[in-house]
Amino acid sequence: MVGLAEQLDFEENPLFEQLIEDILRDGYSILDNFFPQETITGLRKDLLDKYEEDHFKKAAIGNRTNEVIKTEIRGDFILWMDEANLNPTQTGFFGKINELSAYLNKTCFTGILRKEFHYAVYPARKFYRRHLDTFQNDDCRRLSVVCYLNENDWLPEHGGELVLYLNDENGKEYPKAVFPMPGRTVIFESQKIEHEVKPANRQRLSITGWLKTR
Ligand SMILES: O=C(O)CCC(=O)C(=O)O
Ligand SMILES: [Fe+2]
Repeated sequence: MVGLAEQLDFEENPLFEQLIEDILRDGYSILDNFFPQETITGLRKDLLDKYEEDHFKKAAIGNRTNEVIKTEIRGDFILWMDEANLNPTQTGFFGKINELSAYLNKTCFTGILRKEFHYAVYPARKFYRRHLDTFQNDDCRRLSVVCYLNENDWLPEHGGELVLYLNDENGKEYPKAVFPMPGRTVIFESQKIEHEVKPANRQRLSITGWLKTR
């Protein structure tokens, strides 16, 4: 008798299975070793080089075709990644993201066809007020992915936590703080989980993106 898993043409990936189980149960997953250490170090260096060279711009509210800058809502600087033009570290990052998307499509019929990612730098004391990652003219975002690229001496007392607003079994809202520890990856349902970024007392680095339908 051949099991169902063997009939499907894929190998079970324990890390992806963990992520799927978390998201189905809680709407989010926190993974501390999703990407290899050298990917994190390489991305951090690439981000800092580009930030130094002045390639970043002030992040806006809305999507790329409908932008307004409101620093009282968000104060970060971003640089969109160009998937047609990747260095080896970025290729490693997107390789894993593509592998995850294919796995989700195969096992959960998520229909992920597109993605968009940007680097983000929050200077000390900047924040992003509570929001949902969807826009009036773009409801295609399914999963939000945030991977922290902070320096290795980052401590929880430096702040900069991501706060996810969740509901308990009685429907009562409670905040869940996720500290931006280097290499930590948070994945959550873009259309369901409101969240905010609290100010840190030092520069906060990340790569953030969305897995999208259509
Ligand atoms: O950096 C984070 O922790 C979350 C960023 C975020 O919410 C966003 O860019 O939409
Ligand atoms: Fe967000």
